[in-house]
Amino acid sequence: DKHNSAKTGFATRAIHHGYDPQSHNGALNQPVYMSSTFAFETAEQGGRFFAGDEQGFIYSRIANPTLDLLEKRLAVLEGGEAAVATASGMGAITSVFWTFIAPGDEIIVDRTLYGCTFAYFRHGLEKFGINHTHVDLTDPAELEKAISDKTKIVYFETPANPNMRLVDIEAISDIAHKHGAKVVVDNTYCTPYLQRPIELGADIVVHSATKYLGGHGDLMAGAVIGTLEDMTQVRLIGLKDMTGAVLSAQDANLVMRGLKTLELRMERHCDNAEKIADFLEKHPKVEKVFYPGLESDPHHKLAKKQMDRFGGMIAFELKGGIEEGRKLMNGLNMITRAVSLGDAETLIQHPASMTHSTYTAEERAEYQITDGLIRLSAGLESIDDILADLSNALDGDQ
Ligand SMILES: CSC/C=C(/NCc1c(COP(=O)(O)O)cnc(C)c1O)C(=O)O
Repeated sequence: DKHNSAKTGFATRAIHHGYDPQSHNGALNQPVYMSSTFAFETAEQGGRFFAGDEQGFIYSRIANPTLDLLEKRLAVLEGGEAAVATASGMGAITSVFWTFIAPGDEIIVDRTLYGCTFAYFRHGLEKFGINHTHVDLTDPAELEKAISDKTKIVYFETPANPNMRLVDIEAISDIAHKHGAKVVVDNTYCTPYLQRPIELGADIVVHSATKYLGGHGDLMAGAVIGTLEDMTQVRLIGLKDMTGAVLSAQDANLVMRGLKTLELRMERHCDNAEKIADFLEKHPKVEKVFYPGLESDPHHKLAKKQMDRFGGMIAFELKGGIEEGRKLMNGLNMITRAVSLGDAETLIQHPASMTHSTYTAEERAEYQITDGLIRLSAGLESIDDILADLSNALDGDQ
């Protein structure tokens, strides 16, 4: 069932897991270790730490006590064995690929990806002789046709940024594992409060913690969650040597502050998004709304199966396309024209010219990112104010 071990007591673990104030002078909040390096008791101990014969902190590009606590919490919330915190979501994604991928390897990625993730595969990994194939992973039969024993990683976001397509994590994982491929899922849109890919068969989860996990638009961060074995490699190869994408102790502390209210915030993000999606679907100027919580959404059935609620992200198109879309965005007063998502503030943006402008027009057409698509991140404001702002921008005389 959906409310399994990694979900029950979610808020309690997000707040308390892995920390005892009595081990830190009674401090209720964990200390922030603003220290780049750590002193060894003896030269021999330093050697043992480096050799891995004894566990201990060496240098913050490898591990740090504040990040260690954040990583323990992220792992327990996602139902993984271990986690690695990074400086950004792209730091998390690239640390994974640079760890597990070599020239000649093949990877299969979904047709809709966040713009910079798309650019990393298309214009980054291609330069190093790593072939990636875009497959419509919303249809598991397509993966069955495309996968081979040379496929090392199958990668996707669900719901996909920005067009809200859903991928069946369990079905895709079953097929990928038959061919020995690792399944890597970007769980940024849902967070573990709404969806836990590892419990559905995925091997690795990545996050832009810049978004819902931090939740207040005041930091950049990323995270990788998986088995201890895989995460040790991501830490010692991908993070330490290949990317250096190290998260600061201060920002790790802010992510942990975000985690304390993650349950509360996701409930409100979902409450607001459901009402906004319903409002938009009923509005005469709206052509189409993409939100897995709508019965009319093609992915509604799968959403009910693998998501606990339907999230805070909405995509929609107006009749009259992007011209009307621009008028709507420019007619808003409180809702903010900005990229990123998962903030307390409701944000609105135009993927084709902003977050997904890394795609050419042909690629956007092929990968189902229409020019008229508008993306909205439902914030935590009073829903009446959000709906009034949208209604005025849609109907008011600008
Ligand atoms: C310049 S566009 C602003 C960023 C946006 N997205 C980020 C993102 C990342 C990368 O995460 P960072 O490296 O922390 O930004 C990874 N995975 C997903 C599903 C994401 O949405 C955005 O507005 O869609």
